[in-house]
This record gives sequence, C-alpha cells and structure tokens, in this order.
Amino acid sequence: MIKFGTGGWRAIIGEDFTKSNLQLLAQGLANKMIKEDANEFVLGYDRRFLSEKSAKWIAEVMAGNGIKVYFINRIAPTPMIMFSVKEMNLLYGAAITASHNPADYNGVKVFTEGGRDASAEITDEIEAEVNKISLEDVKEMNFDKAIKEEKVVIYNPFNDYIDTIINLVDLEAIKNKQLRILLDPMYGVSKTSLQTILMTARCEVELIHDRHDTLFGGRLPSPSAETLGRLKNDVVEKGFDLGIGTDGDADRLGIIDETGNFIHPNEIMALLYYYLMKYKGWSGPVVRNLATTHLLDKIAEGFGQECYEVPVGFKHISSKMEETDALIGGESSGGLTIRGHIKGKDGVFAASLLVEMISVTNKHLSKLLEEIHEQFGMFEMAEHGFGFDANEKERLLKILYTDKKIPEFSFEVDRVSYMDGVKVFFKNGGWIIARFSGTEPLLRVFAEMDCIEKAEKVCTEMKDFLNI
Ligand SMILES: O=P(O)(O)OC[C@H]1O[C@H](O)[C@H](O)[C@@H](O)[C@@H]1O
Repeated sequence: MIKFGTGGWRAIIGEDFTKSNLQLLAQGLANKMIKEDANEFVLGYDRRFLSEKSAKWIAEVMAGNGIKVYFINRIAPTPMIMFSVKEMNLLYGAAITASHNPADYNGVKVFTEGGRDASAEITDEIEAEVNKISLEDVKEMNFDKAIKEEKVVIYNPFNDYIDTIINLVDLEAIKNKQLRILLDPMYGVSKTSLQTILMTARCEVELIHDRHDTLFGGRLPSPSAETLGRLKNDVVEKGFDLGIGTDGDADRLGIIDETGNFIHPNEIMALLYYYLMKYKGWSGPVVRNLATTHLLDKIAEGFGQECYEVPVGFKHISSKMEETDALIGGESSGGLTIRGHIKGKDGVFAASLLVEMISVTNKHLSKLLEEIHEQFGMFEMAEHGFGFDANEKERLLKILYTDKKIPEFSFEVDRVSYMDGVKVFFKNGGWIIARFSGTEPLLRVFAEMDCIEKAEKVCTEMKDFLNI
C-alpha cells in the first residue's frame, strides 16, 4: 500500500519499503508521466540504508518505460535534486530519502515542475495509478543496459547548485568576517555542499557526525535542541561563532549560536525575514504553516506586509509563496526558502544566508533576536509528540474531529480552526494545535504564548483532556 504523507512516501524498510513497492510506485509514476508526454526524469538518493540500490530499481523501471533518467550517482541533498528539476526544466524528479525519520525508514519524495514538492493532487493521482496495477505490469530495463543505451545518464548537478547558492549570497561580506563554523550533517548529506560554500567564503569549517552511519548514531536525524547536544557543547568549548545542523537529507536546518543556545527554526525564520527587509531592503509577504510562530505575523505587520497561514507541508508553502509573491516561506520543523531560489526548502541555502546575515549585520544571533523581541514582543513555543496505537488513534480522532471537543482551557478561546488538525486561537494572541503528523506515527501538540510556562500549561491541559 503506497500512501504519500506530508513530505513524500515513507515506510519501514522490509515492511512496506520493499523492492516490489518501489517498482509499483515507479510504474505508477511512469504511467502518469507517459500520459502527460513527460519523458525525462531526474533521480537522486541520500545516505540511508538501501537508498542507492532503491534509486537504481526506480531507474530500471523508468528506463523500461522509455523514460530517460538523469541519475545523480552520488549522495545528494534533496534541495540539490529539486534544483536539478528546476534547472533542467523537467516536469518530474525524485529523491530516495525518508528525510528526518528514524533509521528503519526509507522513502521517496516526488518533485514537479520548478523543483517543488508534488502537490496532494499529484500524489493522489500517482497513488491511483499504483492502485490500478500489479507487479506483472512493471516494465524494467537492467541498469547497466540502460546506461549503455543512454536511457540512464549519469548526471552531476553539484557545481551548478553550489554556484547558484554562492551567487545568491553576499560572499564578500562573509569573507571579511573569517567566521569559525562547526557543521553537524547528522550523518546525512549536507557535508560536501555546505563545506564547499562556506570554505569558498573563507570560513574556517570543522565537522562532527559526518561519517556514513545508516543508524544516524542512534538518534533521529532531525535537528532539535535534544539531537544537537554535541554541536552545542563543541561550539561553546571550542569557541566557534556558529553551529549548523542539517537533517538527514539537508532540506531542514537547526542552529546553535555562539553561546550554545539552540536557535529554534521559528527564530531562524523571524531572523531571516527581518534581515531581508530591514537590512537588505527587500519587501514582500511571508508564508508560514499553522504550527509556526505568529511572531512572523507581527514582523510582517510592522513592515506593512501580510503573513499567510497554510497547512503543514512544504507543498502548501510553495504554492502560497507563488500565489502571493512572498519573500520567504517556512515551517517550524526547520525548512525554508526565499523568493528567487528553488520552491522547496533548502537547509544548505538557508544556512548560507544565515552566515551572510551575521556577517552583514556584524551582530551575533542573540543580539539580533533581542532586537526583534524588543520590537515585536515575546513568542515562545512548547512542542510535544505523543505516540499511539491503532485503537488509540480511533479514540483521538473521534474526540478531535467527530465530536469536535476541546478542553476547558485557562485562557479565553477566540476561535477554532480545522484547516489541519485542531487549532485553537486564544484571545490573548496565543494558540495551541493538535494534529496527527503526516510523517511519523505521532500526535503533535504545539502551543505558543508570550512565555513558555503558559505554552506548557495549555499543552498539559490538552494532554490531560485527551488522556495521552
Ligand atoms: O508534522 P509532520 O506532518 O510530520 O511534518 C513535519 C515536516 O515533515 C517533512 O519534513 C515535510 O517536508 C515538512 O513540510 C513538514 O513540516
């Protein structure tokens, strides 16, 4: 059974992530592409267990269907693959990755025109094509034969991708600062790109967690205050100016400032939006998902701009950015992009822009954040994830969506939205959301208030009410 979630199709290796399912997915996608006269495809893979082999299995099916595959035959950041779709003017591309999921997962992210995440309509159509076929319908051509017949062409977008980012950031400003940066690719794929960009900008770069470990050192390859503990320690102990962590496929990032503080993706978004408008003189709206800080709304308002709210999933961010010509779009989970770059999230680019920001403003992140909070107020977010089994999910679905019940909160409720999960807006400007993750078997409960105690309080009220 192939079911796409918030960011691609992800499944446990050996359970649903199997050669047969990959072949079915590829054949379903090929059938859709053939109907649309799309006969070229770019394909890359991350560092997970079975990723390279899976990419070859998919390439074999595409080639068997007469679709020419540009095959990136080295580990690649997801944004680099999205960039290739855009640069080559292709209609489709894919990455073999399960992004930030645990090590026993792998998956496929499908990209469409302009290098963006496939929309829900497109992934629904792929699922529908897959449902019509069985393994007997799969056409394949052996990988080596496909290479000989030039149905599979080895492709290396590395230089173009790096050069594009280098041209987008103010390299000269960074060169003057000679920053010392510690990189934590979390055993994933950002090392070569980020290291090359930062070293071209004359930064001194050191690395941790860069060897190939398909178990990700026993941790989730998702940058957070908990998972970036070593980065935090080393930045302080060895006196780095900045620590940069990226997730398994390098589309998301987490930052440690010079004092060892974890800079939440919410703050990264706020910092960059503020920087681009105040220091670079750019202008435009901002797009965030509904579980991302409302500080962005305040900053937008302060600059006479709009902030748009969309459901979780970068595909929604990209569409809204396009529709509103937004300057920046992003999510509290750590992904963002800006106008003019690819339409998907890019941790490599976001990190480079952040380094530019520190260099141009000549201010440390903590100082810039202070500036923002003084002007726009305090926003603090509490984040929790709760596991459940199938029965438990039914029970929670009934309370939240069928009976539409919410707890008796300590703060007065303004309104409730069901755009994605259940989001309660409080009269004091705070909010809480409870939604089922589309990438992991978790109920995510996030709340934002003007202080963390209040945010935690409403999360506890939701937790107690749901009995989780
Ligand atoms: O909360 P979830 O549904 O698990 O999604 C969390 C994140 O997962 C992936 O990385 C998606 O690409 C993001 O768009 C999303 O924000």
